[in-house]
Amino acid sequence: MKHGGIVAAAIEVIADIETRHRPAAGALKDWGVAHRFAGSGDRAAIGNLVFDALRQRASIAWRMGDDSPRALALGAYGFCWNVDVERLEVAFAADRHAPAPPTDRERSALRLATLDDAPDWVRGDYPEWLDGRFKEVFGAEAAAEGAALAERAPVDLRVNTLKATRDKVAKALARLEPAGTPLSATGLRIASGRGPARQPHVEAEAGYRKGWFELQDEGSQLAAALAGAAPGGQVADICAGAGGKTLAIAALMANKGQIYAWDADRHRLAGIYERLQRAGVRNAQVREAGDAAVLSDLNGRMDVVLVDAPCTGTGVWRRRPDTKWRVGEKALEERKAQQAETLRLAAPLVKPGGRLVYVTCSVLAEENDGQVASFLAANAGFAAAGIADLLAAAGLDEPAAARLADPALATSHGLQMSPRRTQTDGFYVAGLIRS
Ligand SMILES: C[S@@+](CC[C@H](N)C(=O)[O-])C[C@H]1O[C@@H](n2cnc3c(N)ncnc32)[C@H](O)[C@@H]1O
Repeated sequence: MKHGGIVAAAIEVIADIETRHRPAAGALKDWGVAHRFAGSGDRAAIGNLVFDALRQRASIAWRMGDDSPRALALGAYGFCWNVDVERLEVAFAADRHAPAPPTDRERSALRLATLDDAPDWVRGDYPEWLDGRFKEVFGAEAAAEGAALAERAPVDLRVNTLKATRDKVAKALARLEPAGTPLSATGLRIASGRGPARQPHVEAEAGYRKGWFELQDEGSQLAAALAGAAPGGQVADICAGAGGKTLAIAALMANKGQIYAWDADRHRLAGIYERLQRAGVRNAQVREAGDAAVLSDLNGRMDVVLVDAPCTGTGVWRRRPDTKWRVGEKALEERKAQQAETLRLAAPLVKPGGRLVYVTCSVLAEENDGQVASFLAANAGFAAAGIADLLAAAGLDEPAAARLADPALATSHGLQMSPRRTQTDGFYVAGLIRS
C-alpha cells in the first residue's frame, strides 16, 4: 500500500476505536481480517500511524483544531512522521485509496500550528482530568514528563542469564543492532523505528524460542532487581500475572531457593507455566490462582514478598497509548482498592526482618506513595526501607545504583522512574521492612 491508503486505513481504525471504545489491537486486527489484500508491512505501518496518533492525541487535536479520526491521522502523518504538507499532497494525489486532499484549514494547521499557547495537559499529551495529579508528582515538569510518555518506546529485552549471556544474545540479534541498556546489566535495547518502519518481531527469533531472552522494559527489569531476592532465598510473587517479574527474579536467584508465584486471576496466571519452562526456571512453584488461602502456609516465612500491583498503567503509556484515553476516575478507584487488598494479603507472608516490595507501573502518587502511606499507617510492624537499603539489596552495577540513588527520583517512600528521568517505563518501587 502507498501512504495515502495507509492514512485512509488509519482513519477507519481510529474511528472504530473511538466510536466503539475498544482496544487498538482488536480494531487493527479486525481491519486486517476485513482487508486481506494488505500485507504484514502495510498492517505494521497502519498500526504505527494509529498508535502515534493515540500517543499524541491531545497535541495533534490542538494543532489541527479538530479531534476527528481524520484530523488525528493526518496530524500523526504530518507531525509524527515528519511529512510536510507538500509531500502529503503529492502522496495523496498519487494514490486512489487516499483520503480527500487536505482542506485549506487542514493545510494551514499542518504547516503553521504550534503548541505555544497550549495548556500543559495538551503539551504533555495526557488527559485533562489528570492535570492536577501530574503536577502533584512532576510539578513544573508535568508537560515534559507527559511528552516523554507520548514518544514511541524502544524494544527492551532481558537476557535470561539461566541460559545465555548478553553477548550471546547481542550476537544472535546483531542484524537488529541491539545495544546494552544503560542501567540493567541484563538488558538489550533495540531503537524504535520512525514512521512506517516495522518494529522488530523478536518473538519470532530462534533465541526467543530457546529461552535466551524475554521482552521486558528496562524499568521492569530494575523493579525486579530492586526486590532484592538473593540466591537461596524464599520469595512470594503474589501478583505474578504471566510471570514477567517471576522469571527475572528466578534468574537473579540463579535458580536457587524458592519463588512462590500466585495471582488472583486464573487467566492472567495461565501464561506463566510455558514461560517458566522455556526459560529453564526450576525454583518457582505456581500456586493455584484465586483463593489466597493457598498462601497461608507461607505466613511469616518469606524473605521477600513482591506486590507488582494492578494499576492504571500511566507509566506504560508509550507502549499502550489507547489506555491513556480510556482510563477514568472509576478505574483509578478500582485499582486503588485492589492495591490495598494486595498489600493486605502480602503483609502476613513477610518474615520478621523480611521485605515487602511494592511496585506499580503508574506515576500517580495515590497509587504509589499514597498506598504505601496508608499501609504504614495501618501496619505498625512495617517501616519504609529507604532507597539506599533497596539499592544495597539489589546488587546493581555501580553506575546503575548511582543513577537510581539520584534524589530527583526519590519520592516520600520509594523511587519513581519515567521515560524522561531514566529512559524506562514509569515504574514505582518502594520497600517495607517488617520488624
Ligand atoms: C501489573 S500485573 C502483574 C504483572 C506481572 N507481575 C509481570 O511482571 O508480568 C498485576 C496483577 O495483579 C493481579 N491482581 C489483581 N488483584 C489482585 C489481588 N487481589 N490479589 C492478587 N493479584 C491481584 C492481576 O490479576 C494482575 O495479573
